[in-house]
Amino acid sequence: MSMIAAFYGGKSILITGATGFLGKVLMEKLFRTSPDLKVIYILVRPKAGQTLQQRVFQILNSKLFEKVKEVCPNVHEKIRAIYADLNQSDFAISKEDMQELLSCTNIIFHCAATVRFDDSLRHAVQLNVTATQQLLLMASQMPKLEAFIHISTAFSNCNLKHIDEVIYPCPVEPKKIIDSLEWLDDSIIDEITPKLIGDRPNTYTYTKALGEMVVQQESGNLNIAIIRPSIVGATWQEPFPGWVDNLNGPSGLIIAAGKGFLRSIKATPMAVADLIPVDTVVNLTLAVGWYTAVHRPKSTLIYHCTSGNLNPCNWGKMGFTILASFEKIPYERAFRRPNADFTSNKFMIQYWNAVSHHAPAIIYDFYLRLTGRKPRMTKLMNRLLRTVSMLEYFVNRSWEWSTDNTEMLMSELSPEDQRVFNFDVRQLNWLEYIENYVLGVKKYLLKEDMAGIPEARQHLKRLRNIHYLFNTALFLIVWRLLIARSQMARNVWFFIVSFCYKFLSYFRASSTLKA
Ligand SMILES: CCCCCCCCCCCCCCCCCCCCCCCCCCCCCC(=O)SCCNC(=O)CCNC(=O)[C@H](O)C(C)(C)COP(=O)(O)OP(=O)(O)OC[C@H]1O[C@@H](n2cnc3c(N)ncnc32)[C@H](O)[C@@H]1OP(=O)(O)O
Ligand SMILES: NC(=O)C1=CN([C@@H]2O[C@H](COP(=O)(O)OP(=O)(O)OC[C@H]3O[C@@H](n4cnc5c(N)ncnc54)[C@H](OP(=O)(O)O)[C@@H]3O)[C@@H](O)[C@H]2O)C=CC1
Repeated sequence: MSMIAAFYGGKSILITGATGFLGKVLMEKLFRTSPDLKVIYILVRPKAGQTLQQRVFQILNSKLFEKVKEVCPNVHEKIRAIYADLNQSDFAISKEDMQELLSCTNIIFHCAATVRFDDSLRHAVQLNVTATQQLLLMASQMPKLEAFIHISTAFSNCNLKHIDEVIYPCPVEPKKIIDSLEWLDDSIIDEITPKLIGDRPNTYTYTKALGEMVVQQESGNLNIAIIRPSIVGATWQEPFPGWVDNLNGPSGLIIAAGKGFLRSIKATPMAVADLIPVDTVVNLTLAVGWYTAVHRPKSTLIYHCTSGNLNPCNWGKMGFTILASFEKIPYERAFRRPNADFTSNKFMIQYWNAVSHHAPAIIYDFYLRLTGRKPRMTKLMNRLLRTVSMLEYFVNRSWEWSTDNTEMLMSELSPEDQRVFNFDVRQLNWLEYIENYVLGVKKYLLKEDMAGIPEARQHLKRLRNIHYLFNTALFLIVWRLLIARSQMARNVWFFIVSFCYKFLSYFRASSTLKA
């Protein structure tokens, strides 16, 4: 019997960010392994014209929750969606709901965050810092609370090369930032943002670091732990391999590469690609929840959920494997054949951007115009390149994260728990994982039918022929122009032609002699 699964039995669990990528997988695993849990409270806001109930209904009826329904048929009754907006004071939770949360909650998993790299400092602080502060205040009023698990990111200290499982202070106190954002004008905030974030690449990593400081400062008597995952990717094993439902991290770039839009990227092939499957993060999170509540460590423990030091894979290998997977699992209606270059040279990247991205987009838009349609490729390409430029920071550096606490926790688990809540990334086979990832992107993100694979392959063959034809035509045109204008080009051309002629004559003569 799994001790961790038994621990969550009968518990009332509060999850923020349950509608997000990580939150959904966390809920799924909780219901599947501890179907006798009492209730999961989720803080949800209406979104995209959907009510809370519609959002929950959609999640529970998705492919991800198919197995849950078998082991926990009354899952609908065990999930309690509470209207909440983490940007509002008291999260805009009604008095009755707040009362219920305060009196019943046993465990909190705080996953909600803005993960956008381009968010304004004001919004990122509001969600990643102030909301965390408010949630801690709520937690301090919960008499039955056993553990508060805060999800941060391994990149909260990406300004350092070696990162230990400790909280590093930021130069400006989070409270001072929160206070000053209240009265500062947006334009002034935009001006001071680069100075505040310093050598971090974006407001996301900076505000996640501030969030950790807030957790440390406001922990009081609470039992708290912080989990720092690196780049969270599709599921490795559970509930099935390759599940992914958003474009964050590599997923969007895998689509862009598979559809032939993205053909070069400024990346360092030898830099470590610290990807971590989402189910691994969830398993560690649940194990940490159990350990923090049962063993009550004296201080706030931080757990790095990374792959680099135990089972490293670099961007070169990852890119190469992704590319090889497209041979087996082609995506439908590709713009060009997937093929790409990793380069760390800034002149080469400019060249490849011009040749592989801008030129085909301009040519395609010209074709759309000619055929009376609205040009759109240049705009799309510019947006893609903007996205790529924001991710470049992370594919051109390597970090070392120590994982002592994570390894300590692994050794504390029973063999059964090590199996059911496996977070040992040493067992991960990258080739298999990446292939499943590429397949998962096709099935769950692009929602493409596997029956369309032969047609997708045919389409890629046609694109290859067009590519050869285009290149040959281009070569002949350039060469013709050169011959017309340059004596040297003409000389070279006559030399090549006479060489070929002699070569052929020699072979014809020798084969006649043999006969
Ligand atoms: C030895 C040598 C061997 C060489 C071998 C050569 C072979 C080479 C083969 C190469 C193949 C190429 C494979 C490519 C893949 C491999 C490389 C992968 C690199 C992955 C890098 C990931 C790094 C992530 C680092 C994360 C670190 C921190 C982790 C965290 O803690 S948080 C989670 C991460 N957060 C995010 O990822 C959020 C990022 N997104 C944003 O901030 C925003 O979305 C935005 C990018 C700023 C865009 O904002 P917009 O306002 O423009 O609008 P919107 O958000 O609505 O999106 C606009 C359109 O862009 C699409 N889109 C969104 N995100 C992505 C994405 N990640 N990738 C691609 N596209 C994305 C979105 O769908 C919109 O599209 P539209 O609707 O059509 O306009
Ligand atoms: N994805 C990754 O690569 C990594 C993620 N992390 C961390 O993991 C955690 C989860 O990330 P992930 O699941 O990927 O992110 P998602 O963007 O998928 O999910 C974010 C969640 O936060 C919720 N949320 C955002 N704003 C509000 C708001 N104002 N009120 C209520 N809820 C809100 C979202 O709700 P809604 O659906 O309504 O928008 C959603 O449920 C975050 O803390 C992130 O920093 C750490 C490392 C890597």
